[in-house]
Amino acid sequence: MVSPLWTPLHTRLHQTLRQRPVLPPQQKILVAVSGGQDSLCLLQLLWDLGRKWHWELRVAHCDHGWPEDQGLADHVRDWVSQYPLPLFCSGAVALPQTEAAARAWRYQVLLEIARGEGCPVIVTGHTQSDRAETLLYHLIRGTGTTGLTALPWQRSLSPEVQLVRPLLNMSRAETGQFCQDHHLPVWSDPYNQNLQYARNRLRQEIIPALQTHFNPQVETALAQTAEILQGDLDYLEQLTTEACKTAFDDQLPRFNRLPLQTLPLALKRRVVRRFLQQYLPHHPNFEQIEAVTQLIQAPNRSRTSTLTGGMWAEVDQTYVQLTAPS
Ligand SMILES: Nc1ncnc2c1ncn2[C@@H]1O[C@H](COP(=O)(O)OP(=O)(O)OP(=O)(O)O)[C@@H](O)[C@H]1O
Repeated sequence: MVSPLWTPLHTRLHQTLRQRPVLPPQQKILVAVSGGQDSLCLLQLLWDLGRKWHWELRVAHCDHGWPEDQGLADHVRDWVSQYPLPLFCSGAVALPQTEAAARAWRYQVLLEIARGEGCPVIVTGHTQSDRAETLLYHLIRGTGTTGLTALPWQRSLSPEVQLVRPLLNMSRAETGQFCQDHHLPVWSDPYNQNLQYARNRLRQEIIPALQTHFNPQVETALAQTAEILQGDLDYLEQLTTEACKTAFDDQLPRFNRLPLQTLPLALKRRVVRRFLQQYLPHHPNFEQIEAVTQLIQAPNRSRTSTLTGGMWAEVDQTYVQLTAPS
């Protein structure tokens, strides 16, 4: 199974992992393999690089049980059995009804396998192309900075398990070419052709149009934007955490507005968003955050209109407090 070819993608991944220590040597790693080109490429690259990094690899495949996936689990099992690696195949008991339900189930299953195997890391085959599409999708739908960061290299799935995406600086075209060159048996998913799904339309029509008419490197440009925004966001989140520590009250649904008054608007909004996230039953929207942010500088006794469930926010001297109907 050791690939006879050492390609530029091997070198790129090796260098990436030296710069970003997300997969240290000897690490136990659970590789999530869907059967598509990105995760087959990921598995082969990790297997080949494993000679240098000495990882302990395990493979997981989640079988949604959807009719259009018939034969996929066997296909993955046949292929992966050629690597001397443990493979875990999990089948859904109840068919997930939506993509979002399928994703939630998948991550739950992957997390359980990782915990059972003592793997602190799960890796997926998300690429630069996925990152570009996610950024564009969020931009079109409207989002704050958090939505624009789109698919970070690493995020926590639980306190003990990290999700790592090592292929974020490779395009789908590159993983496709790699699979061809290495004769990897890519499963072609009919779902990917269905233009009813916004994601597929972006991938099949919008990105190619942007490449043709605006920028042939649009995927790289968008993915780099996401990368820059991620750095900015990490910094803002750190400042927000510090501001929340000085302003929030441990006991009561209120915050001290005095230390916030001299902060830039971007931080005021973030502090207010975190505050409302603690107390509102759903994610606060733009208008709610703006209304409460204005109270930071407003005269005493100013108040918002009803935020949700009869709840409002009001200025009480140095505090902004949330009040619920009794
Ligand atoms: N059925 C599966 N079994 C195991 N891993 C999977 C499965 N489906 C997807 N993955 C993993 O997730 C990666 C991304 O797949 P895909 O783009 O189809 O999912 P997605 O739902 O868009 O992901 P996300 O919600 O995390 O952005 C794959 O490269 C693979 O590593």
